[in-house]
Amino acid sequence: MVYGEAVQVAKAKYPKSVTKTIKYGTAGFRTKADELDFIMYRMGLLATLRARDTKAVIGVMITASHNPEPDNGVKLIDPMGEMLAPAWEAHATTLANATDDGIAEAMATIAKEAGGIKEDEKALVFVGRDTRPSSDRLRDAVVAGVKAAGGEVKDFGVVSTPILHFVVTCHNDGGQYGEPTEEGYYKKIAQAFAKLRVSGASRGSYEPTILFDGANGVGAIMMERFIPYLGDSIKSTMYNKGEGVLNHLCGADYVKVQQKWPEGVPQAQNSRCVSVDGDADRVIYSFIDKNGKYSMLDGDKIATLVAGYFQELLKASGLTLKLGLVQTAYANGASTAYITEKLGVPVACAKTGVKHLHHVALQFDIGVYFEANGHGTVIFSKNAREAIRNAAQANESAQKLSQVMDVINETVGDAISDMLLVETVLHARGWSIEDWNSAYADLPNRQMKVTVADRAVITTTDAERVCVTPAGLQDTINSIVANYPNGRSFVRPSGTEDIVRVYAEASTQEGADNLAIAVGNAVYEQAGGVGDRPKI
Ligand SMILES: CC(=O)N[C@H]1[C@@H](OP(=O)(O)O)O[C@H](CO)[C@@H](O)[C@@H]1O
Ligand SMILES: [Mg+2]
Repeated sequence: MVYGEAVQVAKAKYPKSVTKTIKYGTAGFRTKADELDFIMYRMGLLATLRARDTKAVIGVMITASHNPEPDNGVKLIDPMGEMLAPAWEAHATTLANATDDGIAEAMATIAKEAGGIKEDEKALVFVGRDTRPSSDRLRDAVVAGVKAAGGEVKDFGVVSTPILHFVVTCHNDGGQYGEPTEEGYYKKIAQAFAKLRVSGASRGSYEPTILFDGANGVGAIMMERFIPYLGDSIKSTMYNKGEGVLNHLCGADYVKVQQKWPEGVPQAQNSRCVSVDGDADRVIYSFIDKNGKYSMLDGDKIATLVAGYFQELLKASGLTLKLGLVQTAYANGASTAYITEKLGVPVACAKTGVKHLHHVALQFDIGVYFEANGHGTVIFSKNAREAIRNAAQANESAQKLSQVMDVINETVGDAISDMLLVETVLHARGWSIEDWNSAYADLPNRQMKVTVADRAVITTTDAERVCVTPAGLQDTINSIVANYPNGRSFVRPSGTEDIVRVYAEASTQEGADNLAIAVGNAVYEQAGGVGDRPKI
């Protein structure tokens, strides 16, 4: 039987242990680690089919990112570092939900639907994993899947998500984007970064010193390996290197959602702290000013800083390239107003999940995209890349643009590369973090989770800003929002957790909190809330 071995190994070593239907969501499959072995095995099978389909290397990253340590997950990486194509997300869901005996048939159907994938064609899969204790065992399951489908594996061990995207891309484009190794990644980015500060690392109010909050995860390991390549260009003191629990009271998600200084990092005044998440694809800055006031600078602050800098370099270089910023509904209203009204850069809104932002960013020559939670990057069209490289020969601003382009990991949001991009802009401007923060003031905001019996009853439109079902809920939200100056609120089902998310912003924190509670209660009442009523 075709793919018969896939069935045998599944039954013997990776039998299906969960009967409920599971879906490849915003960030692949993600749940408790002890429910994932059979899914990992099947994703090994699927990655092999996808590698044959694309005749390219496919990546499999084992991580649950910012989620708690007992969780885990898996995301597949397409040939040019993109997230898995939508049609294949559906295939992933089909294969994950098949019975053990149904695996061969599911694989044959996928192969047929993909236009005929030959069973004996070569396939190579790159595998990476985060630092979770379960990741090692789950890697074995992925490897078993690839082997059972007749493919081969290259195991990159413990690496960040962005490094795995980078090596997949570099391998598939024959090394044009860089050398397809972890070292190749450090070398490329560090060289470009150092060039941008050859005339000295300090400048104006900018000092090249940071406190690095590694979230007790892979980001800390990557940064420690990166530091020797960076030399004197930046001085990074490392905290939360793995001595504590992953993502617990520290890291990018904690700092962003709780709006608190990470534990484990000394509260030094006027020092900037850089927090990354559990797989190092998100970054958040924070600092405590001389009066002891805490401020957090998120993905919106990063996006506006970067877009403003690109706009300046484009003007100075005389290049006429279309620059744009892509945000989601979670972007702070003050950031959108600042970038459109003050900087005059066009802004587009996409659905939550970087794959959606990435897709919308493709409409620009230079597309800056960031989620408020600090996940994002900048992508350049082929036209933009060539125009910048050509102009760089004779024009200083274009040369800078070209070097900045090499600091960026275009293949995916990347905490460490994004941090170096921020540091580059701050350095160029001679800004302290306080200068950066004062560009605009965030509107006070609040996020809340509401538990309902079935979150699928909530559907949305207009990049998730308007709720379509249950009927009447949007009218209720509108009438609540009308009571709050500068009020804005929306609700959507999470793609990664079994909850509904509520977002609210208003001119005061009290207003934002009350708005979130009122809208949360409306969701609870009209969308089948269960358990305790929502509270902050
Ligand atoms: C409000 C929020 O931060 N949502 C996160 C979260 O998605 P949800 O679908 O909201 O659960 O996880 C995604 C994957 O990491 C990330 O892309 C997204 O921004
Ligand atoms: Mg992450």
